[in-house]
Amino acid sequence: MKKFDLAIIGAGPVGLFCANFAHLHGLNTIIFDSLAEVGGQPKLLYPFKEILDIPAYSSILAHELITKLQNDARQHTTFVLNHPVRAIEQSNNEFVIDDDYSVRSVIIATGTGFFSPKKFPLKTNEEIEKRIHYYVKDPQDFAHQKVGVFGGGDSALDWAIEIASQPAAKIKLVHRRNEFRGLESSVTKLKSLKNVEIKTPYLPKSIEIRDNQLNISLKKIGSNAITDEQFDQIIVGYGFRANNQFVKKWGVNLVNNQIEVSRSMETNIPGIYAIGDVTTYSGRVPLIGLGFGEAQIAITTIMRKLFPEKTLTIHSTSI
Ligand SMILES: Cc1cc2nc3c(=O)[nH]c(=O)nc-3n(C[C@H](O)[C@H](O)[C@H](O)COP(=O)(O)OP(=O)(O)OC[C@H]3O[C@@H](n4cnc5c(N)ncnc54)[C@H](O)[C@@H]3O)c2cc1C
Repeated sequence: MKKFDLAIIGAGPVGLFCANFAHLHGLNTIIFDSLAEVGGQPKLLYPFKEILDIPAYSSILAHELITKLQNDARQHTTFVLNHPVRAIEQSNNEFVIDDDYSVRSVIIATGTGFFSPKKFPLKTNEEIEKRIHYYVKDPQDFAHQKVGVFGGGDSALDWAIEIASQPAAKIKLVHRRNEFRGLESSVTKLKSLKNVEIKTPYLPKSIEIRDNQLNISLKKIGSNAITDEQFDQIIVGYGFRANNQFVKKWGVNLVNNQIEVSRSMETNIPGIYAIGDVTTYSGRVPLIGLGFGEAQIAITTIMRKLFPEKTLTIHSTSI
């Protein structure tokens, strides 16, 4: 059994900052995320948007904020990714997570739940799957490629814009309606780019590998016309499902699927805390900066409980 002072469940912006603050106070911390990528909503849903309300940054791109938080945290925190936490069992004064990790305190930072992408709705195989992406880790990976972007929301539009700025990239944006759900300014920008073609209203009907390319048959909605398009890779921006089912099993009190917390961010189970978008209390707003403050309250409370004999240093300038 691996032992830690603290487990943080969820490596979104709030969980990542919490790991850094826990380290400042000397807590040996492990952090879990259900995805292979850290960063939660900013990384998955709006990586290329500017955030204007993070304290001390007049503007920062969402993916840059996550990189900064992650770079700080990975120097001292144990990361377990691709691991949706399923079970938290209480055992004496400790908690056992998924039978493998024994921790003294738990902080739940699972946001709106663990994300899984809505899949491309066609029969595929392993070779095809390697060329289908559900989020963009690094736009440079798509330089010199013919890329299909499927979807009509903000993520699909943002990804198309970012990839279009890569050298020799050619984009086809395929959506089943003529109208897009994302920002009109993004649609206008895409229409102005020479290496972007917008194909609406089309639905993908079949996919196969032909001549080392993805060959996708597209059906024009409202007609029987089928056209074949060839891509090196495709990005599917059909959105994400957020699943909060495990939180319900952990025994914490919920109000409308969110965790009820005290002013010290503790749940009804002593030793289990919750911070960020997964929590609810009167007046709460879903903002990253607020989640950072909640992390500071939770860690300070944990330090006082785990080490009552220590004089707690509140300010980092004095640590
Ligand atoms: C389009 C959009 C724009 C926004 N713009 C702003 C803005 O400008 N400023 C601002 O402050 N806020 C903004 N927000 C809100 C902000 O993104 C959220 O408040 C913030 O992401 C909450 O952070 P979090 O860490 O609590 O949760 P999340 O970001 O939701 O991260 C939770 C993490 O927990 C993981 N997880 C969930 N369940 C499990 C499990 N069982 N086991 C392991 N891991 C799990 C998930 O995979 C995820 O990585 C915006 C949100 C959206 C959707």
